[in-house]
Amino acid sequence: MLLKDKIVIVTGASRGIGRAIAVTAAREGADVVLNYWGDNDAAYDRRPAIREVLDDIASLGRRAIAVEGNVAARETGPALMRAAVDAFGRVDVLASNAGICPFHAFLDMPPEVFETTMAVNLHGAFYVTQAAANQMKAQGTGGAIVATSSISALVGGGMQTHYTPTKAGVHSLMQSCAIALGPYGIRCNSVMPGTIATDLNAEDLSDAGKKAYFEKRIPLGRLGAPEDVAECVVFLASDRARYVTGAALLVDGGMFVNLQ
Ligand SMILES: NC(=O)C1=CN([C@@H]2O[C@H](COP(=O)(O)OP(=O)(O)OC[C@H]3O[C@@H](n4cnc5c(N)ncnc54)[C@H](OP(=O)(O)O)[C@@H]3O)[C@@H](O)[C@H]2O)C=CC1
Ligand SMILES: C[C@H](O)[C@@H]1OC(=O)[C@H](O)[C@@H]1O
Repeated sequence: MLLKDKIVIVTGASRGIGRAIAVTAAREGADVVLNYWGDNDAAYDRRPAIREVLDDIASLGRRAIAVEGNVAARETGPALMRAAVDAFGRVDVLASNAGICPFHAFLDMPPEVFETTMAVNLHGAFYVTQAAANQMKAQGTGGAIVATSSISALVGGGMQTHYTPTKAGVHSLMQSCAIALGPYGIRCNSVMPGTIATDLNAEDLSDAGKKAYFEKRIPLGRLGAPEDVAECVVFLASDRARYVTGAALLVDGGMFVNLQ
C-alpha cells in the first residue's frame, strides 16, 4: 500500500478529480480529510456526493471526515489543519486540488469572474499549501504536497484567459515551495491533467465536435478519467517518489506533444 496509515487532506474532494484522489488514497491505506465548498455552485447539491465519498472510504476500512470551507478564504487552510489534527493527530499529505473554470470570452470578462477564479485556484492553493507546510514543519516529520495544475499551465485557451494563468501559477508555486520546504523534508510537486471528463467541463464537452477533436488529438484515444490523475497524485505523495520534488507530471494521454 502506497499511503499506509498516512493522513491525507484533499481540497475539492466532493466530486471529479478530488473525489478520485480521496478514494484512491484510502484504497492505498490513508485516512482522509475531505474539503468541499457548498456555495461554489448553487445548482448542485453536494451533500449526497460527500456522503457517498465518506461511505466509499468507510467501506475500504479507512476513516474520513468532511470539512466544508472556501479555499479562497485565508482561514480555511488553518481550519483544515486543525480538523485533521483533531481527528487524526497529524497531516502527512496535502492534495491541493480545488478549482473552478467558468468558461468566458476575454474581451468582456466580468472582473468578478476573473477575480474569483484567481482567488479559488491560485490564492486558495497558496493559503492551503502554506497552512499544510507550517503543520508539517511543526510535526518535524516531513510530508508531501501535490497540487493539481493543468496542461493549461503550458498551453492557452481562448475561453480560459482567466484560468490558464492560475494553473501556470500553481505549477510555479510548487516549484518555489519545493525549494522553500525541501530543508524540512517536505516535497512539492504538481500534476498537469489534460482533458478529464468531470462536471468542470461537462457543458464544454457537450459540444460533440469539440469532444471528437480532443479524442482525435489524444494519442491514447480517449478523454482522461479522474482515476487516471488520482493514481499519479498518490504516487507523487508516496515514498516511492521520495527523491521527486519540484516536478510536474503531465497526465494527458499524450495530448500536449501531439502537434502533427
Ligand atoms: N477536468 C479537467 O479536464 C481538468 C481539471 N483540472 C483541475 O482539476 C481540479 C479539479 O477539477 P475537476 O475535478 O475537473 O472539477 P469538479 O468541478 O468536478 O470539482 C471541483 C471540486 O472543487 C471544489 N471547489 C470548487 N470551488 C471551491 C472552493 N472555493 N473551495 C473549496 N472547494 C471548492 C468543488 O466543491 P463542490 O462540489 O462543493 O462545488 C469540487 O469538489 C481543478 O483544480 C481543475 O482546475 C486540471 C486539468 C484538467
Ligand atoms: C476545464 C477544461 O476542459 C480543462 O481544464 C483544464 O485545465 C484543461 O486544460 C482543460 O481545458
